[in-house]
Amino acid sequence: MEFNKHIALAACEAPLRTSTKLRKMLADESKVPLACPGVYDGLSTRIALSCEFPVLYLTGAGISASRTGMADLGLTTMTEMAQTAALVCNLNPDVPVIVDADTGYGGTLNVSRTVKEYIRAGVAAFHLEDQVVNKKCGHLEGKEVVALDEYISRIRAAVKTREQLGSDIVVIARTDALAVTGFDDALTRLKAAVAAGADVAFMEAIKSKDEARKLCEIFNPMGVPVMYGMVQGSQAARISVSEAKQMGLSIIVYAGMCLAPTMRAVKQALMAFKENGDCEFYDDGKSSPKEFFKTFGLEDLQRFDTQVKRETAKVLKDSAESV
Ligand SMILES: C[C@](O)(C(=O)O)[C@H](CC(=O)O)C(=O)O
Repeated sequence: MEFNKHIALAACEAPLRTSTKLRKMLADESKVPLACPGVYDGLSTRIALSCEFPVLYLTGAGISASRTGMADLGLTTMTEMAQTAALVCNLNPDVPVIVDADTGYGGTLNVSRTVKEYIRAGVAAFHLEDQVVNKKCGHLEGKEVVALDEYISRIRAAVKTREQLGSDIVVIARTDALAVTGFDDALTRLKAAVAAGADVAFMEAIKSKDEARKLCEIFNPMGVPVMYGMVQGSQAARISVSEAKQMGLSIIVYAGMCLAPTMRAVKQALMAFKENGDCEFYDDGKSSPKEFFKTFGLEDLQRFDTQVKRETAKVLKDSAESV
């Protein structure tokens, strides 16, 4: 049978899903801990990609600040999160992105919908927590958590949805109970979440290295990777990447890695401009628009445009000659 050349598709090998890639990385002793800088939009993602980090973290706090202009108090919607996730994950579809899923944005049906949207967006992993609605940043005071059964129903809804969709997206169980009901209860919650099918354990806002070490001693023999959240200026125990390796941590996310310097640098530039009435050239004119856009795909985009124009001219010429 002869295929019409206009509809024949080039055979192409399916690329490895980023969730599968992340699972392989987590299983590879030489790759862990994965130190993941927090990004929150196209600009921060492009910059982090240009620095060649193998895995990125999409911070809910950052999306809250950049998309809603609000503090991290549970105001961001699932749609805003999933849209930002799709943008960030697709700027380089080879790089796994770990995404904040907060409380799952409602009951078990909402959790399920969130997971479906995240899978479609190309998310490699997400974390789901046990705070009440409205949640708040894990490093603020006055947090509240839901009862164990409600938390586990969120995790179960996520795991079941993943199974139904034949996806291997990584489910990270986060508990905020440490600051509310203490270490033992937080541990019970994480163990129950793992029993419900979660892949990774994440105890939020750990203040002592001993607690981080203890978690690794408990979960690592069970084959469960442990994630750690490091936020500059918070009370989280400051653990370097080499210490994390010794302890047995598998993932460290740095939620404020792009957010905090952006805030500082932009404010500084604005205040300097306000005072001097002249814009400063920080790097001797190296920041020309062309240089700037190079980080944002300028060359690839222009090459594509030129090729399409050339091919269009050829198609028109050939078709005119064949008439
Ligand atoms: C990890 C976190 O959920 C995030 O949104 O990135 C936040 C970080 C922050 O608010 O700085 C958190 O609750 O720790």
